[in-house]
Amino acid sequence: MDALFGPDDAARWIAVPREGDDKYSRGVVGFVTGSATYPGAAVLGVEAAARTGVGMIRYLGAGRPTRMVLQRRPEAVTVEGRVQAWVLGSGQDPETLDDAARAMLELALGQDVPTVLDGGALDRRADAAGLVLLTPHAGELGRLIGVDVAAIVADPAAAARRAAAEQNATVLLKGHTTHVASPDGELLRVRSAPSWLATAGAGDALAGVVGALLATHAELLAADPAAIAALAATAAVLHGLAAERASAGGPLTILDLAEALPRVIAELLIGA
Ligand SMILES: NC(=O)C1=CN([C@@H]2O[C@H](COP(=O)(O)OP(=O)(O)OC[C@H]3O[C@@H](n4cnc5c(N)ncnc54)[C@H](OP(=O)(O)O)[C@@H]3O)[C@@H](O)[C@H]2O)[C@@H](O)CC1
Ligand SMILES: Nc1ncnc2c1ncn2[C@@H]1O[C@H](COP(=O)(O)OP(=O)(O)O)[C@@H](O)[C@H]1O
Repeated sequence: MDALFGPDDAARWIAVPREGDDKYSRGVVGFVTGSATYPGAAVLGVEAAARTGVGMIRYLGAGRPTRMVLQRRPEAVTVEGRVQAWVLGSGQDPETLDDAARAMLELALGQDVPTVLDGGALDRRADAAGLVLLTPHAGELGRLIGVDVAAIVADPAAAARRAAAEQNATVLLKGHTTHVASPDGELLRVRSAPSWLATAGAGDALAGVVGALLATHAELLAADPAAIAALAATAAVLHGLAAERASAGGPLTILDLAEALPRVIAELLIGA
């Protein structure tokens, strides 16, 4: 199957809190992202998850990114504990990662919860105990499957499908149009966001959006793991609509995109 996935589809994949909910029943997303080298990636992922809506965010990392995350989002909890989904690797270079973050990464990989592998954790699929979503851009996917980036750009759908089959994981290939491929060959396409979105940090925010969606659908994913593809595509839709709103035809910053997320989600729910 090869299908377009749009706002009407995305509206069905947003978990609306109910009267009986508390922060834990809504779901907790954990981040092991960012580093002394790229602390901003940690801030952007956490910010985007907070604006997508989730019961709680745990951030586990080195001192500098932790301080920056807390400065931007005092709601984040920086102690270990149970989570319903992980976001790993954005803004991390395995070569230079400090020991504390490395230990957190190993701890997270060992847990059987839905896990987003991004940036420096893209090659850790074999070590991940949970259901995995990989979120590469074309260059990263090229390195992962040993294919020239030009071939990926020429046929992103085929590349995403090949990677999903080889890695036995769902793959969200970023780009002008986003392609989400499942290991069984199913493909969802999310129409292009404004090209103003081609700016540093956009992918770090996308990882945060999808992390929040996975954590808030933990029970559903346990019953139906294949739903991870629709949740990944939903993240791309929300990210694209928020980019459109933040851009309004001109340039955008990633914090503007994150700020636009709550209204985008509210409007999708009202229209659903
Ligand atoms: N705020 C933050 O914290 C942010 C943190 N981020 C984090 O950074 C990490 C790495 O992510 P990434 O996408 O840069 O990785 P990657 O595919 O290895 O790219 C390297 C390739 O780019 C190329 N290149 C570089 N400069 C170029 C130029 N001027 N013009 C043209 N080409 C140029 C370079 O080519 P070369 O110079 O070698 O020819 C090389 O091939 C990742 O963890 C991510 O999360 C980012 O999300 C950004 C915001
Ligand atoms: N030309 C483009 N048009 C629309 N969206 C784009 C374009 N280029 C990149 N994007 C989107 O921007 C984001 C870039 O992610 P990524 O390359 O990982 O950035 P970073 O590593 O800087 O955070 C992805 O969501 C991708 O789909």
